[in-house]
Order: sequence, then structure tokens, then C-alpha cells
Amino acid sequence: MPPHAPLQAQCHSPAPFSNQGSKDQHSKTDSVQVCVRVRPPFGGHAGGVCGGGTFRFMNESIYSAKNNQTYNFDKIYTSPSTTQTAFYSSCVSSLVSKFLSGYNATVLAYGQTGSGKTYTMGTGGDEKGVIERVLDDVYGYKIDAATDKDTVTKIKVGFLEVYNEQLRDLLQPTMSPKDLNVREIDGEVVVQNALEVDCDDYEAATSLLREGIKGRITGGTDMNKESSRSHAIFTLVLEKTRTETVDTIIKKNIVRSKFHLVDLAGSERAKRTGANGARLKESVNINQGLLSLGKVIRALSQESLSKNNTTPFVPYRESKLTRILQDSLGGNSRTLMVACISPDEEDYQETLNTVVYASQARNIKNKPIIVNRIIESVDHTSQKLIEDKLRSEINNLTLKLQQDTSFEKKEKEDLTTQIVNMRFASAEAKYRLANIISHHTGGKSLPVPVLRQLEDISCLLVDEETPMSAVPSPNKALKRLNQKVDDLERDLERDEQIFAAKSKELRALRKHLHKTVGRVKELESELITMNSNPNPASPSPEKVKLAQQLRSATDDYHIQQRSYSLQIQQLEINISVKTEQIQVIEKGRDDAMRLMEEHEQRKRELGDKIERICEEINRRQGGKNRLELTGEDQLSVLSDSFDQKEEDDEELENSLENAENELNSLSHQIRDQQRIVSLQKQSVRRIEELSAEIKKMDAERIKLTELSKQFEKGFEGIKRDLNKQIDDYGDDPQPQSGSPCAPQHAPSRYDNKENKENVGPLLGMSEIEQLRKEVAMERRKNQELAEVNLHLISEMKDVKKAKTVRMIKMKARQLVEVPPPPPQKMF
Ligand SMILES: Nc1ncnc2c1ncn2[C@@H]1O[C@H](COP(=O)(O)OP(=O)(O)OP(=O)(O)O)[C@@H](O)[C@H]1O
Repeated sequence: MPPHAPLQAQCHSPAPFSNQGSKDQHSKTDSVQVCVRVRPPFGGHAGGVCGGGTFRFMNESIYSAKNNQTYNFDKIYTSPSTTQTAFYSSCVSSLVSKFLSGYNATVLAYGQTGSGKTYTMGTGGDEKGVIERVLDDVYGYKIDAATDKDTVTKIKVGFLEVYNEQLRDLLQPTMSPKDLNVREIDGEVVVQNALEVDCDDYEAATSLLREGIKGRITGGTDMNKESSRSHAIFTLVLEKTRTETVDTIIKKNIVRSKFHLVDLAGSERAKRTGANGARLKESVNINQGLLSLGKVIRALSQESLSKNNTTPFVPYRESKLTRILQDSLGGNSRTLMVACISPDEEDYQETLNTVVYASQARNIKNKPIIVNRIIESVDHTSQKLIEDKLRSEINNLTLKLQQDTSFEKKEKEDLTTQIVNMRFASAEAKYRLANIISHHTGGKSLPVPVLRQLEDISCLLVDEETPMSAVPSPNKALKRLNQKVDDLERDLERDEQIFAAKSKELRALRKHLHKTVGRVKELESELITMNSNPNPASPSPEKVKLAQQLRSATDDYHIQQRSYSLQIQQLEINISVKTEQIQVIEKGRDDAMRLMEEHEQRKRELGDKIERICEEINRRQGGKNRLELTGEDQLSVLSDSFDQKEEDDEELENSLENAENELNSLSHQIRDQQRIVSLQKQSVRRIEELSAEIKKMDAERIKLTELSKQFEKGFEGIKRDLNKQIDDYGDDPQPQSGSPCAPQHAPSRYDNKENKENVGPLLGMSEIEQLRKEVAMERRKNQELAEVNLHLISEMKDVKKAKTVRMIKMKARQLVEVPPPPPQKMF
């Protein structure tokens, strides 16, 4: 153990260190802060670096007499009586408050072995060092922050060690160093697979610190019998999540900051430690990390000193240590370097090295910023309340529409019955009219104009074929509305067209009725003039009855078939719309999957490329190490080949950086694609729903088609029977050609006994009068019903529109955030 000399009186006590900045240009808050701490001499010896005059210490600078140089710092602690508490509060505590407000922070302890790094940081021994004090403050803050109900504060702890250029996770010692890779993700340097443990309190965090310290690799050297042989990086992660809810949107503002507390391995030259064998290899690797750190510091300090702002190459990737500390040096962090030095005369060279090294670090400019992420999601509880409210509104509307619809449906059925009755009455009127004419003219021919008019009336009475189509049920439309949110507007338009067509039909019907009534009036006057003529023979009432039955059956058939065909048409439209929706959803999903696979493939290729480049770098690094091992004296001889290798390295570094950048951007794209795919996944449920609907509609369509065919068959049979019976009577009253022989049968209301009895053989004036009254009454009823119908249609339109708007809004809200459904089997 070498003799140690005590510090003398000219060593200054520390003045409060503040990150507000001191007088010179380097003290700005974004420069790396550097303070020097001199270890008290061992065994109370006097003399040494301070006392021997080798160095002269001032408040913020050190003068080296041997090379006549002055080195500036932010603060210098030379007094043996500087306590850990005083050092922490004057030097480190201001960094903690920055960390708590969201900035990244770093404290690095640098210096030769035995100079007090471990003592200062508290990564060994019993003294409470910087790390525990930082934890004290941070957990104190956490307790204070707990009063803010909108903010959740989480603290995580990680503890790594870089030993022999390999990473070790001190919180999971069994983890293989090969699985710990340094990567840059979203602009943040992270060690993949390294443990970050959630620690709720100070005790939990300090116990992890102790556990990690136990696992650290130490060993005895000539200079320190318990020397740390690795770089130890204790990391605190603070995550503050502030949550706000506006309407149904939950907004999370997450601020994440990192605090690296680094105890570097001793910076002394390998030969001074008296190391050989494994210890020598360790020393070389330690030096390698520190050498790279030195290069990074030199490059960054040149960058900030350069007048033309040229950016030299910064070899962060040269060692694991510099890669992890990339943010702390020249990046997004507030950084403090504690340069620990020994007071002993014999450590002069190491002390000078440390002083030079550390003073360079002061030139590094960092760019600290607070990084926050905002995540928005849907508040499902309030959304559910709104949905429930909307659902109950929809139910009310449905109920109302059902009531309206059943009323409307009944009215329409009545109307249909009345129209059919009226047609029957018209046909009967025509027949009776023919009888009356024949009776009054006694078989003589009528004047031509009278015959024409009679023909017209006859056509009008018999050829009335205005079909009755079923009015689409608003209730059905409402159900469709619920099922097909995407087609709401199209549905509405289609419904309006149907309503318009229906109204047109009703108008045409009224017009026909009007004409019929007019004709009946004209007929009346004609009949009065012809009253004196005798009554000719009339066709048998049975035949007339048969003809009426046939006509009635034909009418019913038409009405029913028309209704079937409209329903089938509507179903086919719905099926094709839904099929189209399925195709669109499936195409989108397939495209996203294909893109993602392509990206994954590219990512694998890039990963392989990066691996190859890293291997190449390691191979070259091995070569460089061998060069260094040949001894310091031969370094100058080999410097040329070393420089060449560095240039090659630079090239490799660049291509590695490019590959990593590409990999990063690919990862972003993949994440985006994954988001799209997870959104697409919810479409699977939609596809299933749509498919079920299509299946149901298809079954309905087949059923309707079948019914229609059966109906046609039945009608053909009835028609054949009736025609045969009519033919058997041998004379004329066949249905007119205007009644196209179309299919159908529904059990005819004219088949029953009561109706048969009501058919009289001939029409007299009183019957015509009666008919006229009936027609007028029907017309009035029709008008009233048409008005009711129009009123209903306009009400339905309003209701539908309002519902459409609500549904579209609801759909839009659902689309804003729907939690990705669990992966499902694709349809
Ligand atoms: N400021 C200080 N006050 C009192 N004792 C100190 C101080 N600094 C260091 N020491 C003591 O000096 C010895 C060496 O210090 P320490 O182990 O911290 O050195 P180190 O730089 O971490 O060495 P290594 O790099 O080999 O791990 C320890 O016994 C420590 O207690």
C-alpha cells in the first residue's frame, strides 16, 4: 500500500454547486457539469498532490505546475470534511428536481481505482451515497405526488453492469449477456430484455440496489483490495401519467424520464494495477470502455468548440458503455460527471489524466427536453351509458313506429280489400249494364257514339289493373337501419323512393276512381234515354258468377304476386349490398396482412444484416485490442494501421446506423400495420354478422320464390276449372283480354254461399244508383286513407332521418376507439 499524504489548507471547501450556471460559458444548463472530488488521504499522511505543490486547487480550477496548465470545473471538493450529505445537496439534488420534472439525468463517477467513485455513488460499502439519496428524494416526491388524484406516478429500477465488454443484468443474474442488446427505439436507447422492476417504495428500491451490488464483479488489485472491475449503471425510470376525460375520450399524458447513476471502473493504466492473466484482460476491457468514452467526449467537445459547427463522427457504438450512455453525452439528458481523484503524490499521472479527461467533458453540450406521449382512448363506461340511452331511445322509436305501422298496415289492408271489392263491383256493373242495354234496345244496335262510350266504360271497368303493392313496413326499415349502419343513408333514399312510388300509385288510383264515377254518371243519363226499350235475353247468372270469380281470383293473384316479387327484389338488393360490404372488409384486411408480412420479412433481413455488421465490428475490435496489448510504446508504430481500421470502423458504423434507422422505421410501419390489422379484426365479427344476415335473407328469398310458384300453380288450376265451367255454359261472358291470364289462387271471397246469393240477375236503376253511391263512398274513403298514408310517410321520413344521424354519430364514436377484439378465426 503506497503512503498517502493529507490535503493541506489551500484546498478549498465547497461552495454550493448550482445548475443555474457559474460565470463562464460552460456553466449553461445544457452543458455537461463536472465537479472534482478529492478522496481524503489514507492513514492521516500529509504532503501529496495538494501539499507537494504538484497541483494548485482553486474554487473552480486546478493548476498543474508540471505542464503549466489550468483546468476549469464547475466545483471542486477538496476538504476531507466534505460529508456525503453536503456533497449530495450541493451537487446532485438540483439534478433530481430536473428528473422529477421530466428530464433525463445522469451522474457519472470517473477516476482511477481507489479514488472514491464507489464511495461517492454508494454502490459498495455501508456509506449512504448518491444513489440512496436520490432514491430518498424521488420517493419523497412520489408520496407528495400521491395527493394529485389525476396523476399516477410509477418508479421502476434497473441495474446493469458492463464487464469485459459484455452486459450483465444485476437484477436477473441468470440472464445471458447475449440476450441483452442495446437498441434505439423511438429515439430512446434501451437494453432489450433488461429488467425494469416496479418499486412502490424506497425500501423496495434500496433492497434491489443491495442485491445488485452483491452480484457485482470485484477483485483485488495492487491499488484497491476490493476494486470494482466493471461499470455499474443503476437506472431509475419515472413515469408520470396524467389522465383527463373529456366526453367519452380518455386522454393520457405520459412523461417518462430516466436517471442513470453510473459508477465507472477504475481508469488507471493496466500496468499500474499489477494485473496479469484474467485481471489483465479485465483491465484491457475496462480501458476499452473508458477509451471509447474518452473518444466520445473528445468528439463531442470538438463539436461544441468548432467554429463552423462541423459535426465530427461520435463513436458511440464502439463500446457497450458509450452506447448505453449515448443520451447522457450529447443527447437528451442533464449530466453531471464527478471526477474522483486521489490526493497521493504517486498517483500524479492518473490524477492528471482524470483532470484532463474530465475538463474535456465540460465542453459537451446536451439537448435536454421533456418527452411526453399522449394516448387517447374511449371511456367505455361513459360510452356505455350513452349507448344505453341511445338504445332506449331507439326502442321507444321502434315501439312508436310499430304502433304507427300496425295502424298503417291495417289501413292498407282495408284499402286493398276495398279496391278489390270495387273492381268486382265494376265488373258486375259492366255486366249488368250490358244486360240493361240489351234489355232496353231489344237487341237493336245502338248509335255509334253511344256504343263507343259504352266500350270505353266497359274497358275502364274491366281493365282496372292498378296493382297494389305492399308498403314497406317502417318497422322492417327500422330493423334494417339497426343492422346496416354503413348503408343507412342509401336505405333512407331507397325507402323514400318506395314511399314516393306508393303515393303515386295512390294518386293514380284516385284518378281512376274519379273517372269511373264520371263514367257511371254519364251512363246513368244514357240509360234514362234508353229506358223504353225491351229487355233482351241475358246470360245465365251462374256463368256471370263464374266470370266474376275468375276475375276476382286473377286480381288477387296479381296483388299477391306483385307483393312477392317486391319482397324478393328488396331481399336481393340487401344481399348484394351486404356481400359487397364483406368483400370490401376482406380486401382491406388481406392487404394489411400482406403488407405486414412483407415488412416482417424486410425486418428479418435487416436484423441479419445488423448482426453481420456487429460481428464484423467485434472482429475488428478484437484486432484493435490485440494492437493495444502490444504495449503503449509500440502504439505509435502501429498507429497508421490503427487509423486505417478506425476509418473502416466508421464506415461500418455508418452502415450499421443506416440499417438500424431503417429497422426502426420498419418497426414503426409494422406497428401501424398491426394497429390496422387489429382494427380489421373487429371486422371479422361484422363479417360474421353480415354473413348470418345474408343467409337468413337468402332462406327468406327461397321461401318466397317457392311460395310464389305454389301460388301460381294453384291459380292455374283454379283458372282452368273456372274457364272449363264457363265454356260448359256455351255462351259468352269470359273475362276480358285486359285481364291477363295470370296465375294465383287465394281462396276467393266470392266462392262463399253468402256472396253467391247476393249476385242479382240484372241491374236496375236502383242498383245503378246504389253502385254510384258505393263508388262515391269508396272514393271518399280512399282520399282519407291516402291522406293518412301521406301523413304517415312524412312522419316515418323524419323519424328515419333523425335515427340515421344518431346511428352515424354512434358509429363514428365506435370507430374512434374500439379495443382490438381477441384474435378470431378469419371468416
Ligand atoms: N470522500 C471520502 N471520504 C472517506 N473515505 C473515502 C472517500 N472516498 C473514498 N473513500 C474510501 O477510499 C476507499 C476507496 O474508495 P472506493 O472503493 O470508493 O474507490 P473506487 O474509485 O470505487 O475504486 P475502484 O474503482 O477500484 O472500485 C474506500 O475504502 C472508501 O471508503
